[in-house]
Amino acid sequence: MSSLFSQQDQHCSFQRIAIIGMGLIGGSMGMALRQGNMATEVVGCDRNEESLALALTTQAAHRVEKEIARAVEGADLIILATPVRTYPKILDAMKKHLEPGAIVTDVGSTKSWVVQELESMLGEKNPFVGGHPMAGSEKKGIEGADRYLLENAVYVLTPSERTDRNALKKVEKMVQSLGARTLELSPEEHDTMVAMVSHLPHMVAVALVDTLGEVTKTQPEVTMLAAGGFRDTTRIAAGDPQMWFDIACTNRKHLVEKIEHFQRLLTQLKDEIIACGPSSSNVKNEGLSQSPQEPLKGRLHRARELRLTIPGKAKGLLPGIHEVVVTVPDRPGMIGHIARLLGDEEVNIADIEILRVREGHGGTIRVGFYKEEEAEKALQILSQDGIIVKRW
Ligand SMILES: NC(=O)c1ccc[n+]([C@@H]2O[C@H](COP(=O)([O-])OP(=O)(O)OC[C@H]3O[C@@H](n4cnc5c(N)ncnc54)[C@H](O)[C@@H]3O)[C@@H](O)[C@H]2O)c1
Ligand SMILES: O=C(O)C(=O)C[C@]1(C(=O)O)C=C[C@@H](O)C=C1
Repeated sequence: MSSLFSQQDQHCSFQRIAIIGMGLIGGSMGMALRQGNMATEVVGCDRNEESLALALTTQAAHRVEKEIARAVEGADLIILATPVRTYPKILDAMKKHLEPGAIVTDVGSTKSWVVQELESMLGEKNPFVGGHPMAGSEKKGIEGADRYLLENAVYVLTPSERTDRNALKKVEKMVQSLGARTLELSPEEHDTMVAMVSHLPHMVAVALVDTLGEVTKTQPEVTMLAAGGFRDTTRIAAGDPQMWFDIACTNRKHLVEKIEHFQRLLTQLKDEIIACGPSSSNVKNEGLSQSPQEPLKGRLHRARELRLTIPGKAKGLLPGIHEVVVTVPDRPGMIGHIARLLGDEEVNIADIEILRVREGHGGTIRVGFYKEEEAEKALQILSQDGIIVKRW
């Protein structure tokens, strides 16, 4: 595994990039590629006509086509951005119409099956480079697309032994033009890692929601009590069922392994909870080296410590973003004001996010910087302007 995140390089362009699937990811990439001048022409293709119309109005493509064959004509880069199990059919429809040497890449959430299928379908005439942006949302369709969705995100590329190195370089440059950071992993490494950090969490969220569904049959009011905890842990369960079905089917082995691992931990956790029963706080440590509460306490402490080391709201596995949190009054132009103060002093904002909005009272904004010195300088500049700001 290469753990080096590559630097951004804008000096690459394609003649024509065709994106198949103008949804959340395809639409977001189209916007960034078109507006970032990565290609002379970006062609959007989707089976859904409303998505195609939106692709034009949101400038996610210069031109749109419903027919796959027409979309890929003359393209030197084709990006597949549909649910992964649709790829073989799409490839069938485009294969005869691909320019020799045109590069095919994808954004699918699983890689071993995809790389194997696509490489064998494409043969020698067209290189394939597997890819997966580690950013997204539970929203579906181009309605949820965002030109900056992949900015600062980790974007995994999964070359195999057959991958053409030139094609890999070109795709890498295209990805970096989105503001994303490339990370090379083998398809297998990718699949086992994302099973842990993306696919297992999704299935756990689904199980939580499903459990709620069963409980509400006898206690319908329980949903009213769902506050941040339930909402935070289950947001992703609202994701597209087709996409997640395809992910589960094509990363079955690793996902099942991670579910089994999780089941073992959940059983241990259950046993620890049973052991610390209501009377245990009064139980003396009679000859026991460890009180019955210790394993549970230890686990809660370990989890808290580990969770706190995961970079705040960074997309994917960013190598450290240095952050400040700003509390601002509810006044128009506050974000612009903050950005201007920092810009005037040449402090570059790497990431910005509204954490909370309190109607009529203002809100809390997280601002991220690449360097520790920049975060410290921002703290100074903003506090000198009377803004409430602290390191996070
Ligand atoms: N949603 C995420 O968070 C996320 C993140 C990273 C990668 N991905 C991957 O990106 C891919 C797309 O996901 P998305 O979230 O953008 O989905 P989406 O549902 O928002 O978009 C998919 C688009 O593909 C179109 N489409 C589906 N089948 C088609 C076909 N046969 N021909 C033409 N168009 C077709 C749909 O009409 C839709 O517009 C998936 O492979 C997914 O695994 C998703
Ligand atoms: O919903 C989000 O915030 C996501 O980033 C979605 C998410 C993830 O699990 O992290 C989901 C699937 C993709 O393949 C990549 C990203």
